[in-house]
Amino acid sequence: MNGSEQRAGIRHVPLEKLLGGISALELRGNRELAGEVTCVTSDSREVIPGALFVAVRGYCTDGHRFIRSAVERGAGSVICEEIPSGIEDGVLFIKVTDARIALAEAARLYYGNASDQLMIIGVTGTNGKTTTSKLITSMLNARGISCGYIGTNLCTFAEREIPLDRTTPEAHGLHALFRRMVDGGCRAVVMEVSSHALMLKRVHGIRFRAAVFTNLTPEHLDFHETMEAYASAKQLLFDQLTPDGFAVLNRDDPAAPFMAARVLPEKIYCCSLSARQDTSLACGNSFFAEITGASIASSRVALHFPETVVSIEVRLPGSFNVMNMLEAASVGFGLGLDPDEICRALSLVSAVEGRMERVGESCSGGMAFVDYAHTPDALFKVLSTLRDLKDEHSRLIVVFGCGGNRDRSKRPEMGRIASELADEVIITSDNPRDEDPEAILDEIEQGMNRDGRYRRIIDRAEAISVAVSMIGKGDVLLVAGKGHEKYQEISGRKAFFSDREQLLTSMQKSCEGEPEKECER
Ligand SMILES: CC(=O)N[C@H]1[C@@H](OP(=O)(O)OP(=O)(O)OC[C@H]2O[C@@H](n3ccc(=O)[nH]c3=O)[C@H](O)[C@@H]2O)O[C@H](CO)[C@@H](O)[C@@H]1O[C@H](C)C(=O)N[C@@H](C)C(=O)N[C@H](CCC(=O)O)C(=O)O
Ligand SMILES: Nc1ncnc2c1ncn2[C@@H]1O[C@H](COP(=O)(O)OP(=O)(O)OP(=O)(O)O)[C@@H](O)[C@H]1O
Ligand SMILES: N[C@H](CCC[C@H](N)C(=O)O)C(=O)O
Ligand SMILES: [Mg+2]
Repeated sequence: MNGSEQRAGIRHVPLEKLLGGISALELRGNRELAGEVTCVTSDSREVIPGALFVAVRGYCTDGHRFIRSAVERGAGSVICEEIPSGIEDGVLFIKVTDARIALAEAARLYYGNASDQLMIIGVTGTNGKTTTSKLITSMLNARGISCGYIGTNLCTFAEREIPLDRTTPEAHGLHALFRRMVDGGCRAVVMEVSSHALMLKRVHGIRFRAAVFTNLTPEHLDFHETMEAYASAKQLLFDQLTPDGFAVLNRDDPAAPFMAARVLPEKIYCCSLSARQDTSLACGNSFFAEITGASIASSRVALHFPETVVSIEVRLPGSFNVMNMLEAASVGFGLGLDPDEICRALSLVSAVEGRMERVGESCSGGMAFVDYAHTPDALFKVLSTLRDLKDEHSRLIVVFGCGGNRDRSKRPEMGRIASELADEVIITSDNPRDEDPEAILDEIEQGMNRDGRYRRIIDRAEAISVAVSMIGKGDVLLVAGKGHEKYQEISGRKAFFSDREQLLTSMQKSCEGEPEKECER
């Protein structure tokens, strides 16, 4: 949430009230003058008169450098780890050991402990957070529990949609959203909790009624450096359960026992796609999904709850989506919902934007999907699913790239996976951000089979258009990596771009412009 959104409903909270919850080492300045707080933020650009500015030492810069500017903009109080010299009277400085923790504590109090009035469900894992979170949100809303959602670039509640910059916002943005949700009548919220958020204490102090672990595979190693550190970040979520809280784990993932290490066995709900009972993990409750049929549109599944089995059609393709659904069902069970009701609600969900989303009709009789696979594991899962479920004699075509300013180790891996699983590969730009797009493609190419069939087309729109022209009868085209995104970021500038729209335009052109026979193979 940005400054102007915060201003839309300015709250005035006595500073004294916030001071009660912050572990201060030292206070310097005039406590009376600081008066009422009008906003809590760690970004000097969001400061309004009366704000409490929290100076955070970051990875790119140090928030202490912006204290003067925050004060010039009217900040009445400043939380910092080091009190600067030479800044005028009238400001109260609050020295703390950890400014990120203080930010979370101050924000929680400023927004009137809204987080305590919500049942909060957190979902972490490398892939599947958005899908699983949206399934849980839909299930709870369908059961009459007004439930908000906070996740990849979007917050929704009570018919409202608020765009977000991050998957998990900074603490002050998060608590502001909780307040709005409570005021809007929400009783629950499902939120994606990224490993960055856990490391950077964005969710410090929040208590989760349920915490879900989807899976762990290489990602964000530019930030965490090792898989051990990445896993440890995710594990932190499971220390933040409410006394009646429970953990839902993908038992088929080798990291599940690590996530469960500090959770009491009776609070562990294990989900598996296999009937085999693995004894390496003590589970309070076990859930098993038996896939009885699968097509490119859906899977037929028998969901085994602790005492009942319910048959359900999962209208999202791929066994990984069956696991997402099973985890959502386990959350519902833990919250006391009836298995039949859970399955009825979940079977109504037929699409999650940008996730295995089928787009338009190809005039040649093939089909196209947009998917947000931007990690090696996601690309592997999606391509394997489409490969297994497509017509045996047809081809699988993939268009993808890798984001700039992100984990570079993903690039050759994704190149290898695409060239092993797809019949035709076009590598192109994702969001190059500040990197040279050609250099990103060079790194993807390093993992690819050079004898295989692939093209390199730097312009994503052109890559999609060429891919569409390659679709023949029964062929399947996957455009991967950007899913729901409505922009492409090149050289630090974001311009409108939608894989879905680009596909529709290319398909329409290819159908209109080409003589019938050229659409046939
Ligand atoms: C690694 C990471 O997540 N960094 C985020 C983090 O940076 P940081 O704490 O190191 O802060 P910094 O940029 O060094 O700045 C230090 C402090 O100075 C402040 N500042 C800075 C400039 C200024 O003019 N005034 C000012 O007060 C900043 O607000 C900050 O408090 O806090 C910044 C302020 O909120 C974010 O912009 C920044 O996100 C970067 C840009 C980012 O891209 N993050 C991504 C990777 C991210 O968070 N992704 C996760 C996971 C996605 C997923 O897998 O789903 C997410 O949750 O979205
Ligand atoms: N359970 C899963 N296991 C592996 N891959 C998955 C799973 N669920 C979804 N995917 C793949 O990962 C992609 C991203 O899915 P989703 O957006 O649900 O994950 P996410 O964890 O929210 O991602 P992000 O970290 O970007 O927020 C999907 O488009 C699909 O390709
Ligand atoms: N949550 C991921 C999203 C990546 C999406 C992909 N399109 C890219 O830009 O790399 C990240 O911020 O790393
Ligand atoms: Mg997400």
